[in-house]
Amino acid sequence: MPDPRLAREVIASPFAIQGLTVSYDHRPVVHSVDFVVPPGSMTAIVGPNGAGKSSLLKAALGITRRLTGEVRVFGRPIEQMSRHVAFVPQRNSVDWDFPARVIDVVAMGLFRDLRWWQFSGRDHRRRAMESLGRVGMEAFADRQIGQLSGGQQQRVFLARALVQEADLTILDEPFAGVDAATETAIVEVLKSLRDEGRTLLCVHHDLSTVRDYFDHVLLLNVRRIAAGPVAEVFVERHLQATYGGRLSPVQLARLVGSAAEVGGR
Ligand SMILES: Nc1ncnc2c1ncn2[C@@H]1O[C@H](COP(=O)(O)OP(=O)(O)OP(=O)(O)O)[C@@H](O)[C@H]1O
Repeated sequence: MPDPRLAREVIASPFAIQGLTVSYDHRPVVHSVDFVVPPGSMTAIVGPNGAGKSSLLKAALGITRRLTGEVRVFGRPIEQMSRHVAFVPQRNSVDWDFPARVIDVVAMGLFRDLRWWQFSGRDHRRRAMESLGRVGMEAFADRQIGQLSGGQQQRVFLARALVQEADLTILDEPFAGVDAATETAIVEVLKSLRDEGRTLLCVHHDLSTVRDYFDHVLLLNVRRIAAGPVAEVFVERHLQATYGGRLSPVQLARLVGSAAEVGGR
């Protein structure tokens, strides 16, 4: 049962952190961050290099234990909810020499489902092929994963997340190193998941696409600078605070256009 003391907003949220601090050698790289991801949103975590974005994700996913604070998935500790969470890692963090066929990599997503033993091998293959179809990669099902291009590998990892049918999918820089066509294809898949009511949380680097791709954003630079709807938060003063005043007036004009600054937190 969810803890009755938790705020309703946290219980309803697919992903909420409270007072999250991550430290290496007693140095906080994420400091006391509160953040609630709205259900059915496509939310970006944005900040400069070294801002703590990956550390926040690693702490949230239990990959590092150097944290204090709370991480909740629908109000419960994430360890109890891992079946509801899919993760697409950064492509360069994966050993692509690992000998595995594309179809097997995708089907591995099913083994996080506690009921995997109820499916036959044929069910696994059918579900994995459906997911590969959604990312346009069914023709590559029997290829070795290491023989694919970077963009194709990224699509396969997205298919592996899709097969889990998770309520929350967390992606670490899904557009890094992919071409424009692949980026568009991935965005379309992510938006279709959002339209099905699922929640997407992405570490994202390209400030120029935040407004087009995302509806909510966390601006992070060790501390939370601002979080909320993109239209409210992705504004000049918060961007300057996040990037330490390093964005030029021309860059800012391109990013926020003529949109009026309407506050944010
Ligand atoms: N294992 C580690 N040990 C010590 N320091 C670390 C470790 N991992 C990350 N750091 C430090 O923590 C800080 C935040 O790193 P992190 O990778 O979380 O930032 P990021 O926002 O994801 O950066 P980028 O945009 O460059 O990927 C950096 O100063 C980094 O050097």
